[in-house]
Amino acid sequence: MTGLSSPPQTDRRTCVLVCDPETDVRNMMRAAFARRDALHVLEAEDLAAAMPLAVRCSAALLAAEHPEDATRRLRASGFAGTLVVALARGSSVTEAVAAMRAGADDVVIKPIGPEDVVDRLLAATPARRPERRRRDRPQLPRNGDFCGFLGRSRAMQAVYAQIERLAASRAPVFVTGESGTGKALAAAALHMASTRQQGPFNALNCSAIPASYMEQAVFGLTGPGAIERAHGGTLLLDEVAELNAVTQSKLLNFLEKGRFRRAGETDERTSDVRLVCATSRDPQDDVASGRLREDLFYRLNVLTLSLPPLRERDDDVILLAEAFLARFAGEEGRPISRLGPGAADVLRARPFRGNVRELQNLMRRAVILGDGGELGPELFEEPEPTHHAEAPSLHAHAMLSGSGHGGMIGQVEPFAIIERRVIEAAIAAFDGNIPLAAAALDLSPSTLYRKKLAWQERRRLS
Ligand SMILES: Nc1ncnc2c1ncn2[C@@H]1O[C@H](COP(=O)(O)OP(=O)(O)OP(=O)(O)O)[C@@H](O)[C@H]1O
Repeated sequence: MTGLSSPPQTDRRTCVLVCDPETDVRNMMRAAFARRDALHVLEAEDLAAAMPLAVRCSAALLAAEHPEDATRRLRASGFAGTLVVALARGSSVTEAVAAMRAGADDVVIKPIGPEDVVDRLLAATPARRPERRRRDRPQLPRNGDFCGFLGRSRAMQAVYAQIERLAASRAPVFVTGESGTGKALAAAALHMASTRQQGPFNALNCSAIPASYMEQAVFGLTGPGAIERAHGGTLLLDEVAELNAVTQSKLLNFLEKGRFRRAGETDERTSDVRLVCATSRDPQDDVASGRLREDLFYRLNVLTLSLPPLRERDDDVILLAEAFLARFAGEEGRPISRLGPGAADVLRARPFRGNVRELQNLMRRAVILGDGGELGPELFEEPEPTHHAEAPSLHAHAMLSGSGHGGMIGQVEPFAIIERRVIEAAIAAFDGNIPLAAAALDLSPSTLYRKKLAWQERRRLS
């Protein structure tokens, strides 16, 4: 859940993020910051909601069930400010060390002393007493930084203008674009540019929710679901076509009547929420394949926003590369200040199928691996494609009929086993960092999360 106490202008020095599932903790922290009249507080109740907001903040308090993983993911999403991680009561020193290794600047154990946490965050935050802003709506610059977006290409100028136009409406927005183009960021920008900016911003990655939990996650069971928690604000349903049939049907009903029931309840409830849906596939294909209900699609597809792939954004690739270089050099403490001769040309020539996420990961890697004060072109060259597997031969086909053991059928391994091995090796190679592993595999992180959940579910059922 996100509340914004003042317009989210470009000055990230004045914003601090409080991410905690407990409303009491968020309230307590907001009150503590208010007592000092210090900084604007953005709130998120989970990591999914926190990620798109983090780039707008200079400091964050993060409480999560898996602190090490959450810290890593927040850092991988581009958050470079001061980060204090709140660990659960009874956490071990090992967990504290793991969170610090993953990128936390400081660790506190719950229950936390709010004044102490404010002191720790303010100590490392550049703007302690920001000017109070007078405008009610954020000023939306045409160049450079727009609600967390970087880029001044014509294609992105059109996106900013479209966000401004759509922000004024309450109608649902359908955001499309390839993986890594900034769809989640666009949903947060739509919220921040709207009159709902004081209300919560909630994000749900539908592809990461187990099917048995979907209805409850969206509509609630004994407590509120995402729709209720986003009352007065905006709800992003990421990869909406992954919702199961029951949840799609309830969502359609909610859009038509404005009312819904929590799972297993008979009482109807209402929620004043603006829906933003996103997908990295062509929604028409999902409708054609029956994955996404056609009637629901037309209800959701009232307003549309399309994020261009990075290869269509002129020289934004260099602007973004330089911004990421500066951010990661600061974060990693590396004395690197610029791209070396020839590096920009190599970057321009790359296809960036993973778009901004891929560029972001590439720059972090280059900053870590680079020597000297500038990054040479060799750091950005695409690796030669490797051909591990021979094309299936007649012999291999013949072996398929042979008896197998250990998942093998003759000499041929089922694809699912190979796939799992490759994915697990990539996750291990990146020290458990799923966004980085996904970028290296040229897949979206949500695909990896979905596969991991499916493996867990299978193990649970076997
Ligand atoms: N124009 C931009 N300027 C700065 N950072 C950006 C921009 N676009 C995307 N990013 C960053 O790139 C990463 C990927 O963005 P985001 O998660 O919004 O993409 P997405 O399209 O929702 O991806 P997916 O479909 O895989 O979920 C995030 O860390 C985001 O902050």
